[in-house]
Amino acid sequence: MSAGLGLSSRSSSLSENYFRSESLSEEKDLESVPETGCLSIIVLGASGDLAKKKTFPALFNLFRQGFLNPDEVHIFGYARTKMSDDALRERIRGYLTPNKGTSSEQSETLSKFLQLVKYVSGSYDSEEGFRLLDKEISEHELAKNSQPGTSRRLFYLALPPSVYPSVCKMIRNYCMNQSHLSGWTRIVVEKPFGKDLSSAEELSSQLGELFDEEQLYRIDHYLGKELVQNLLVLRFANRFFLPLWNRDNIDNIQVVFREDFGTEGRGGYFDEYGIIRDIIQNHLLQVLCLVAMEKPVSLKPEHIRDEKVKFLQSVLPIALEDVVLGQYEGYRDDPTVPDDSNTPTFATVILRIHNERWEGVPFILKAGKALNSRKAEIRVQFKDVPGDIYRCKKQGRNEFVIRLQPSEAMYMKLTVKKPGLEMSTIQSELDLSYRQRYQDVTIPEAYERLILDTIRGDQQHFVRRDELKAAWEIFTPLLHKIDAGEPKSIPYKPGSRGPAEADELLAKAGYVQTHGYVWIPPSL
Ligand SMILES: NC(=O)C1=CN([C@@H]2O[C@H](COP(=O)(O)OP(=O)(O)OC[C@H]3O[C@@H](n4cnc5c(N)ncnc54)[C@H](OP(=O)(O)O)[C@@H]3O)[C@@H](O)[C@H]2O)C=CC1
Ligand SMILES: O=C1O[C@H](COP(=O)(O)O)[C@@H](O)[C@H](O)[C@H]1O
Repeated sequence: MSAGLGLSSRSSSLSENYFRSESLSEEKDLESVPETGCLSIIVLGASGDLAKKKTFPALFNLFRQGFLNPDEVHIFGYARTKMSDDALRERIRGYLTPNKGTSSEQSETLSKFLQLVKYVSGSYDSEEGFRLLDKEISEHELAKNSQPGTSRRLFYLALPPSVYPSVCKMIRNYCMNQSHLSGWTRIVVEKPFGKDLSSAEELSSQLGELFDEEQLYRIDHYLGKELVQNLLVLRFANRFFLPLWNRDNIDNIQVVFREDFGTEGRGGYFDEYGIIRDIIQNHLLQVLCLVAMEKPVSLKPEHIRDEKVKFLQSVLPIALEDVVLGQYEGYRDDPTVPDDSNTPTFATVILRIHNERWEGVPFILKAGKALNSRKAEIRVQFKDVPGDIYRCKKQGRNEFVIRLQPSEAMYMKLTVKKPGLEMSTIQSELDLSYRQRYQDVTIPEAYERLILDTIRGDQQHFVRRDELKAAWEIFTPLLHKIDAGEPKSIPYKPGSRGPAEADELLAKAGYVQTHGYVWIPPSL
C-alpha cells in the first residue's frame, strides 16, 4: 500500500505516529505530537445513506493508501438496526472502490479492510447501547496493548441532527477516552447544523456543554474539494491575482451549484430545509469566504477562520429584490412533499459586502436541483477594458473560472487576435485542466481528506462555532420570510436553466453573459 495523497512531505502514514504532518506544518507552526495509542473510528448511523455512500468508502480509500494502519485502527458501526458484523460488511462492500492491482490483490485489500469493521446495535438515547459500544472499543484498545490514556476515539455522526444532543450526551457519559497523555476524543458532526440562527445556537450550546470546540469538527464537505482547497494558495501565493482581486477590477462574482437530478428519495428531508439551507448557507457560502476573505496572518487554522468570520460579518442584510426562488415542476409529486409546498429547489441570492475591498461588487450565489447540467464553479467576471480600441467588448469580458466539479479546472477567458491574416479578435482561454495536467494523480474525495484532517487534529477545513453563527445571521431573516410563504418559488421545467427571472436578476446585477463561447474540457 502506498501513502500517496500528496499531502505530506515527511510522512503520510499514521503508522509512523504523527499527526498534523502536512507539508505546510512548519509554516502553520503546528506541533507534531507523537501518538502511540490505537485509533477507533465509530460511525454512528452506520445503517444509513451517508455512511454507506461516503463515510465507509472514504475510510476504505484512506486504508488502501496506507493512512489507516491495521495494527492500530478499528472501525465500529453503530445504529439501531439489528444486524451482524457481516451484514454491515455486505451492506457497504459494493460501495468500496477497489485499488489498482490484480484482482486477488484487490480482494485481499478489501477483505483486510472489512475485517477491521465491527457493528454494535443500540439506540441513540440509552445508556445500555453506549455502554456496550464502550466495552467493544475498550476491548479493542486492550487487545492492541494501547497504553491507557493514549488511545484515540473518533465519533462520526452520520445521523439526522435531531439526535446529535442525545448521542453526544451518551458519548460524553459512557464512551470518552480518558484523555490524558496524547489520547483524544473527537466528534464529527454533519450538516445541517440547525435550521436558523436560534436553532443553530441552541445546538451549539448543547454540544458546547459536552465538548470543547477543539473536539468538535463541523464538516462541510465542499471544504474538502481539491479546487476549494486550492483557493487560498491561488490567491495568496501568486502575484498575478494580488492587484486584481478587488472592486477596482472585478465586476461581479458568482458561485454556482447545479444538479441535473431532483430530490429523489430525499423529499421529506429536503422539503423541511430547501436549497438555501441545503447548499447555499453552507457549501456556497464557505466557498465564497475563501474567495473573498482577507489574507490571514498565517496558515494556522484559527487565523484562517478569523478572516472567514470577518468577511461574513461584513455581509449586508439580504434585500428581497436580490432573490429569485424556483421550484421544479413535479417536485410536489413526491408523496413526502406537501401539495402546497413553497420550498425552493432553486435560488439565486445576491450578497452585498460592506468593506473596502468589495463595496459595490455583487456576489451571486446560485444553486438548483433538476437543472440542465451538473456542475459547481466560481466565476469571477472582470470589468470592461477602458478605452477599448479593439471594440471587443461585444465578444465578452475577461473571466476567471474555477471549475470545482466535474472536470476540475481553472481557465481564464480572454480576448486574443484571431489567428490568420486578418486583424480581428476572438475569445479564447488559458486552461489548466487537472485531468490533463496531473494525469498520474487521483484527486481524493472530499470526505477522505476531511476525515484525515480530523485524525490529524487540523480544524482548518471545519466550521467554527462563531463562523456558523455569522452564516446563519446572514440567511435567517430571508429564510423566515420564505417559511412564512414569501417570496414565492417560481415554477421551472426540470432540465432547464431554472426560472428566467434568475437570469434577469443576474443581468440587472451587472453580469454580462458571453454568447457564442463555450469552454470544452480537453480530452486526453
Ligand atoms: N446522504 C447524503 O448524501 C448526505 C447527508 N448529509 C447529512 O448526513 C447525516 C446523515 O444522512 P443520511 O445518511 O442521508 O441519513 P439517513 O436518513 O440515512 O439516516 C442515517 C441513520 O440514522 C438513523 N435514523 C434515521 N432517521 C432517524 C430518526 N428520525 N431518529 C433517529 N435515528 C434516525 C437510521 O439508522 P437506524 O434506524 O438503524 O438507527 C439511519 O440509517 C444527516 O445529517 C444529513 O443531513 C450531508 C451531506 C450529504
Ligand atoms: O450536502 C449536499 O451535497 C450534495 C452535493 O454534493 P456533491 O459533492 O455531489 O456536489 C447534494 O446533492 C445534497 O442535496 C446536499 O445535502
